[in-house]
Amino acid sequence: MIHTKDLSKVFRTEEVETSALQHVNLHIETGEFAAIMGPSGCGKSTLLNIIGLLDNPSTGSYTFNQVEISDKSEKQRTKFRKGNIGFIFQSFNLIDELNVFENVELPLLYMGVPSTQRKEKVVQVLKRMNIDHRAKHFPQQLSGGQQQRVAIARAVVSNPKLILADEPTGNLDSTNGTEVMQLLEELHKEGTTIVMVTHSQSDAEYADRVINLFDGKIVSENRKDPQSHILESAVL
Ligand SMILES: Nc1ncnc2c1ncn2[C@@H]1O[C@H](COP(=O)(O)OP(=O)(O)OP(=O)(O)O)[C@@H](O)[C@H]1O
Repeated sequence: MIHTKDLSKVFRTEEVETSALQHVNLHIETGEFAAIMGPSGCGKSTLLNIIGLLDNPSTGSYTFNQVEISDKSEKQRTKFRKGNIGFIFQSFNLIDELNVFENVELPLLYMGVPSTQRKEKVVQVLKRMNIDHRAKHFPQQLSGGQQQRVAIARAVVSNPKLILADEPTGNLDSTNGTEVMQLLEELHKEGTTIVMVTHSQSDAEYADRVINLFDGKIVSENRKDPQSHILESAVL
């Protein structure tokens, strides 16, 4: 599903040039659950943003389901994202002015789904995330755990093939964090591909693979043994 070749990203400001990613070769197959780990500033979010078509690489190639993305304009990337990719962020990123129902409905509105179908899908996904009793509430009236369940509902309402999660439990206590990870695990078992950035070792254990970044490069990888469910390491 995801293939990058020699992917690099340089951020340039007037005074400094930061090489955030250097020659990253990453392959993620459909249905995998991959975690990206590494110290602060090593390029995890930059990589996730490029995978999610929120940003372009400076050099190198990125193909998503065999389509070359690195040369696409912002408008083309936005179009490509719709229905293909759902995002979950540490800070939930819900729209404060919209209630729960409206927040979750938004991706379907962008996709031009008719109103009756929209309602059906939103009601269904809110039930699944166990937040349907708060459909008329606004984000500020919800707890952190509830807000993240709404954000997950918004990410999955259009049945995307890929879910990208940037530290999804970073702002949650352990009970709510575990609940969020169990929801991601369920989605993975149903066949959704998941790529998650995390600092948490226990969250990473939900993944089939842990990709370790350091200074913008993939330095090692751990894969879960399907029998023992223990992560085995491989230095690249
Ligand atoms: N828009 C930008 N402009 C300039 N430099 C940037 C920009 N975004 C990221 N960087 C730099 O690129 C490097 C990688 O940043 P990135 O946010 O990807 O790291 P990270 O591994 O996700 O860090 P953290 O774990 O702290 O979130 C950092 O040195 C950062 O300062």
